[in-house]
Formats: sequence, C-alpha cells, structure tokens
Amino acid sequence: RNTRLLPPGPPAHWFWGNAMPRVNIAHTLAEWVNTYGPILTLRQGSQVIIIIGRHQAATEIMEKEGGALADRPRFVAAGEMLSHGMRIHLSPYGEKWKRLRRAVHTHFQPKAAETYQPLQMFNAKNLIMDLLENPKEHQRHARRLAASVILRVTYGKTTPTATTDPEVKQIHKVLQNFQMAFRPGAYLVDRIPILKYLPGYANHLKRWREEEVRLFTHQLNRVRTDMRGGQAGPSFTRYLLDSVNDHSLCDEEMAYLSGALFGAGAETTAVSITNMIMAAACYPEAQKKVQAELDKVVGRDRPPTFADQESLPQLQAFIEETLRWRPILPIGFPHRAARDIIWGGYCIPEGATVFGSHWAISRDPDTFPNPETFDPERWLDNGKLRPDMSFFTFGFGRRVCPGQHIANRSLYINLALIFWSFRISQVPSAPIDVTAFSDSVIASPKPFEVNFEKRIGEQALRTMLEDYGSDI
Ligand code: HEM
Repeated sequence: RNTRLLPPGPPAHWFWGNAMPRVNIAHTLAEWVNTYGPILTLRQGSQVIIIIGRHQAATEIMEKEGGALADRPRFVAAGEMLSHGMRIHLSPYGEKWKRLRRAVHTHFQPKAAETYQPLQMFNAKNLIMDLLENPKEHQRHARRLAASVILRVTYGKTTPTATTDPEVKQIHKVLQNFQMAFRPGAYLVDRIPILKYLPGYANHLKRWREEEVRLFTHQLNRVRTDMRGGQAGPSFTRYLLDSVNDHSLCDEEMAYLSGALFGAGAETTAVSITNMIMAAACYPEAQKKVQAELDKVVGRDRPPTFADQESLPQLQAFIEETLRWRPILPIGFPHRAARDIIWGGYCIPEGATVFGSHWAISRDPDTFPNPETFDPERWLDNGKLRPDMSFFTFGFGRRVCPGQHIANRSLYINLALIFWSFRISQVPSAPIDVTAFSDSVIASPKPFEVNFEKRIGEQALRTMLEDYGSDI
C-alpha cells in the first residue's frame, strides 16, 4: 500500500538504491525536486528517504506534523558506537531526549539568552580588533569568535580561546571525529547493523569515544571544581550542575550535552558570519542600504547595540537573505517518520528518513521569486520586516535548533558592528569565487580576498569600543 503511494523519485538500483554524488548533494537534490515535485523518494538499500524541497510542503509536513517527525533515524556508527546514545542531535525521540532537550531549552530560551548579550558584544568588539589587525584572516577570526562565545556560554571558560589554544584544538579534533563518523555512507554498519558486534570492526570508533569521554568529563569536572572554589562564572554547565535535581541528568549525560553544544554552535555561527561578509563584498548596493540605515539610526558617534535591533530592519533583512541564499545546513538534518504521514495524495511511510532540504527550499521560486538573486528587499514591506516570510535556517518542528536565540543575537551584533565599522569590498585582482560557497557547509569554505575599508577613524573606533560589552 505504502509503496504505491510513495512520492515519485529518480530511478534506483534494486539493491543499492540511488547513487548519490560525492559533492554538492544539496544541488542534486534541488534538481530532483525541480524534476519530480515538492516531495520525492530516494532509497539507500531498503531504507526509504523522503526529501521535502518546497516551502509549503515543509510547513505542512515538517511543522504541522512535527509530532510524527520528532524522532531521528538510527545512526549506528556515530550515534551508537561512538556516542553510546548520548548526543542530543542523534538521540531518538523518547524520555531521555526530552530530559536533554528540556535542560537546553530552559537555559537558551529568549529571556535566558538575553543574559549573554554583554558577552556577545565583548566578543564582537574583539572581532573588530582582530579585523583591524589582520583583515586577510577574517575567516579565522570568525571561527575564533564563535568558538570563544560558545565555550564561554557552555563552560564559562576564562582562558583566551584562540583557535591555537590546546583545549580548543582538542575540541575541534573530537568534533572532526564525529563528523567523519556521521558522514553518510562512511560506515557499512549503518546499512548492516549486525556488523556492530563483529570483533575488531571499526575499532578506532572505540578510541575516538574514549577521547571524547575524557575531554567532556574533564570539562564538566573543571566547572564543578571552579564552583566549589567559588570561581565559576555563569555558564550552561554550571546551570546543569546547579539544577541537577530538576532535570535528572547523570554525569555522562551532562558532560555530553555540554560537549555537544560546541559542535552545534561553533562552526554554524562562524560560517554564517563569513557568508555575510561574502554577501557584503558581492553585493555593494545591498551593503550600502544597511550602512545608510546604520548612519540614520545609530550615527557614527556611538557603536550599535542590542537596543537598536528593532530599528534596523534593513540589517535584519540582509541577515535573513544571507541565511536563505547560503543555507548553513544545505541538505538539512534527518528526521524519522514515527507513523504514516499522508500529504498531497502521497504517503510518507512509518520508518522513512525525512529531510527538509534547506537548499532546495531556499530555491523555491513560489516563495522566493528569482531565488538565485541576493535580494534583502524580499524580506521587507514598506521598510518593515514582513511577518509572512520565513525560512527554516534552524530546522523544523520539535527538533528545531534550541540555540537559535543565542545564534541570532550573535549574528545581529557582529554584523551590526562590522557594517558600522567597515565598508567591505572585493579585492579587484582576486575576485570572490562565489561557487566555492555554493555547498556552504560546516567544512570551511575556500578563502576569498576581501577588503575592509574603515568607515570610522581607527583611533575613534578603538576609543568608542573600549567599554563595549563585558566578559561577564
Ligand atoms: C547560525 C547558527 C546555527 C544554525 C544555522 C543552527 C542550525 C541547526 C539545525 C538546522 C538543527 C537541526 C534541526 C532539525 O533537526 O530540523 C540544529 C540542531 C541543534 N542545534 Fe543549532 N544551529 C546554530 C547554532 C546553535 C547554537 C549556538 C547552539 C547551542 C547553544 C545550537 C544547538 C543545537 C542543538 C543542541 C541541536 C539539536 C536539537 C535536537 O536534536 O533536539 N545550535 N541547529
């Protein structure tokens, strides 16, 4: 019954299923959506995969049927062998996920996220100082900024968090291991789960697991020790340890939950900022409008703050458009259908893996006419942000990103300060390779040459930013 009602899709090999390209998967999915319709079926072996590639279908399926899609598919290598079911992202829907999610949600809901604003301003100022010193390294600075904020938010870590900091390097290494284990098709065990019990199979996953357990436990214990000594600043981990009776998480769950936040929040934020710098360099007219708005609302005698956010719709539209134009998770994150879902005469069968494909949705011509055009104006009506426009930057339904309020604040304050301080342009001899970003992902994109011309005199800028934000 279900097979007859499956959405259409490209022909698949009877045993292997659909061949997937090695790169630019998101683009291939978008082409298939153009050919087969808003939702399509793929197969990997016997696994049915449903791709949702249009805005309306995503709203009606991923959002309205959110309850049926709160589950994740099984990840044997990354979720079971490496993480022993501890990573919130991969955790199946159930009692444990609810406990983990509640803890994150409570700490990062909008009101609570506000308490980190002074810290975000302080780090945004540091990014400006880094750009003044060495503008060519802007991508590295964005990574350092994002790592610094997330480590401070998660652990209250007070040591300088340069990307060369040994602890940051170790955290990156653990994240890289995870990304390797999570890569689609990387491990046969994801197709043949019984291999998990084969002695000697993928032994390195055991070694990687020991490394991450050691690191995450060490971080948790350090906060615990700081708390005993009365030296722990506010942080997510401190909150977990303080309210252990409310959320009933054991030590390993707390250690992994904090550890997971770095993976979730660091590269995503860094790549978003880099994409915005690239968009500014590629589209000077759009940048000019944001700067005219900053000049009118803020002026050049004081830096922008969070209090200005509501009065800067042009800047907000620029951010929204960049997040649509270069989605941070182009393929999306997998969900699992817990029951049959009927939509448009098709059936998404129970057990199917379902992706809301961010890239394909971002190219939906009905919602975003001329989707390849970078046009912040599409988000505005009479100079105000349109309430009827949305994109799914932070995912879908019950699994929507719980860090979105922190992330949005980071993007706003950094972009406001960058645009207020600099005019960004391409270096004529080395034009930006926009295609290098077309698969914009967690992996770092190819470098491109950008010029940061000061809009505010350097000394005046340094003086005005002296007391900007606080390191809590
Ligand atoms: C621009 C920055 C960010 C982007 C674009 C982003 C995007 C996403 C997306 C698309 C998902 C998957 C949603 C789904 O399954 O449909 C997700 C999940 C998640 N994000 Fe973010 N995120 C960002 C920053 C952050 C930050 C700063 C944090 C932590 C403070 C965070 C924590 C998480 C967690 C814990 C999950 C897993 C939720 C679950 O499975 O229940 N993210 N994020």
